[in-house]
Amino acid sequence: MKSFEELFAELSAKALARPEGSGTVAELDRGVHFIGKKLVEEAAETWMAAEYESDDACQEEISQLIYHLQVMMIAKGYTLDDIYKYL
Ligand SMILES: N=c1c2ncn([C@@H]3O[C@H](COP(=O)(O)OP(=O)(O)OP(=O)(O)O)[C@@H](O)[C@H]3O)c2ncn1[C@@H]1O[C@H](COP(=O)(O)O)[C@@H](O)[C@H]1O
Repeated sequence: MKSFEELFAELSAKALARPEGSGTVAELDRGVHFIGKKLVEEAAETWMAAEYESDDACQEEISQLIYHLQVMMIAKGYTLDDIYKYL
């Protein structure tokens, strides 16, 4: 289990180190257009899970949405503070 901040730190480190086999590196290499489609897909899956599936399923979809959101933040070169300043 990890927090939002811990996941962001892990993904940022992977983006720099580019370890073999990292799905994050592969997704970053595919670019903002691809990541945007993953975001929309996970958002839709979250919505459907919230309406029709179990709490566990919905919680998992939300975690995947957060993951792809963070990959988009990294692809754009944003820090956590760049986002937090609007909250
Ligand atoms: N939390 C996640 C995470 N959530 C979702 N995903 C990715 O998002 C996809 C979403 O799952 P789905 O079942 O919806 O995918 P799908 O559409 O059926 O499958 P795909 O064809 O899109 O792969 C997964 O296949 C993963 O590729 C994640 N990939 C990685 N992480 C974490 O990110 C960290 C870095 O991972 P790596 O870069 O792979 O080392 C690790 O701590 C991982 O646990």
